[in-house]
Amino acid sequence: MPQILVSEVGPRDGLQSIAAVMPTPAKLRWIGALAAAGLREIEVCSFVPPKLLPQMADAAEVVVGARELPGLHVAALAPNLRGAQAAFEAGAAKVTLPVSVSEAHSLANVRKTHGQMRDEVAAVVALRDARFPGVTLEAGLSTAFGCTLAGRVPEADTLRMAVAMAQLGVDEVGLSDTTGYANPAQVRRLFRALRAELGARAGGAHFHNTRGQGLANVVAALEAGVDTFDASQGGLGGCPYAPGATGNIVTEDLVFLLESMGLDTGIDVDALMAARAALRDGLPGEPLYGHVPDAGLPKGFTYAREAA
Ligand SMILES: CC(=O)SCCNC(=O)CCNC(=O)[C@H](O)C(C)(C)COP(=O)(O)OP(=O)(O)OC[C@H]1O[C@@H](n2cnc3c(N)ncnc32)[C@H](O)[C@@H]1OP(=O)(O)O
Ligand SMILES: CC(=O)CC(=O)O
Repeated sequence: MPQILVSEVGPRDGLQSIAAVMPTPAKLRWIGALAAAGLREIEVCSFVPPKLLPQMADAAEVVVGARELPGLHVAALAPNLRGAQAAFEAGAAKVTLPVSVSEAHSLANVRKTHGQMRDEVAAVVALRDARFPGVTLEAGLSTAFGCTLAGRVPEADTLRMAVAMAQLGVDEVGLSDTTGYANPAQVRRLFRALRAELGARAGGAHFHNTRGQGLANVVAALEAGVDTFDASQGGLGGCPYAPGATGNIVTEDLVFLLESMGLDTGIDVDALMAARAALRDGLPGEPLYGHVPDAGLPKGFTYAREAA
């Protein structure tokens, strides 16, 4: 039975996009409930200056707490060498480096040109290789499908950046639709090209649902062979440095889509609702999105693992 990895990014992408600060114990309760629902990988935080994103000031504590959850692959985002070192030292199993294909977004997001960001990635790879060899490094290519600052992003630019990152020694290169510009035809084409160029180093898909194309883009990525998808509980999310960025595809809806298509996620939707309650308790008043949470599972729904 085909298996798909749903990688939950709500505690990072979701919380970075809102002003309220979720207290550390509430974050850990939510992350625990997500893991109990079957999420095997969770991006629990980012290692960024607390002055910029106060929501992430407790990043190290959150990684340490999440590592207590048996079997969970604890992931974190780091925008630079300093952040990556802190993530490695806290014990993250995977670190994602946000590398923008659009240089305008790179300057807005990490305050670096492409050349400076390449140097930063090289330094992170060198540190990982020297002192933290077990950690997986992903370059997540932001604005891979288009950018609200630069407009159209040529597909050749995305592929060139992907190859450059693989050559620098990251383990995976994923493609992110930061501001909801992607369409299914483009997604199918770009992921096929990425997989042809990078083979096993071609990573997963990270879609925002800004223009309602998120789940259609998932189906197109599946057709291109992608088996790892980021998603955010309640559809929270959005880059604070990309104008017009809004939430990620909703974890609850993604799991329903995949399971209905006979693809095993290992995730239980009822248990996801308990995690949603933990999120709501930690962030009272924050609107949460999702069709499946509103409508419920259809009568007679079966998980791929039960149908097999
Ligand atoms: C598409 C997405 O959703 S990506 C995720 C969302 N975006 C982000 O999280 C933004 C990430 N960007 C950033 O954090 C910043 O732009 C940086 C850190 C990468 C670069 O900013 P710069 O101002 O150029 O950093 P610089 O190296 O000059 O350091 C500025 C200050 O931050 C501190 N700092 C730098 N990096 C870090 C870090 N990773 N963690 C904590 N503090 C840090 C420095 O020590 C310095 O502190 P000081 O003012 O007290 O001396
Ligand atoms: C790091 C991310 O959150 C990816 C993106 O949306 O560009």
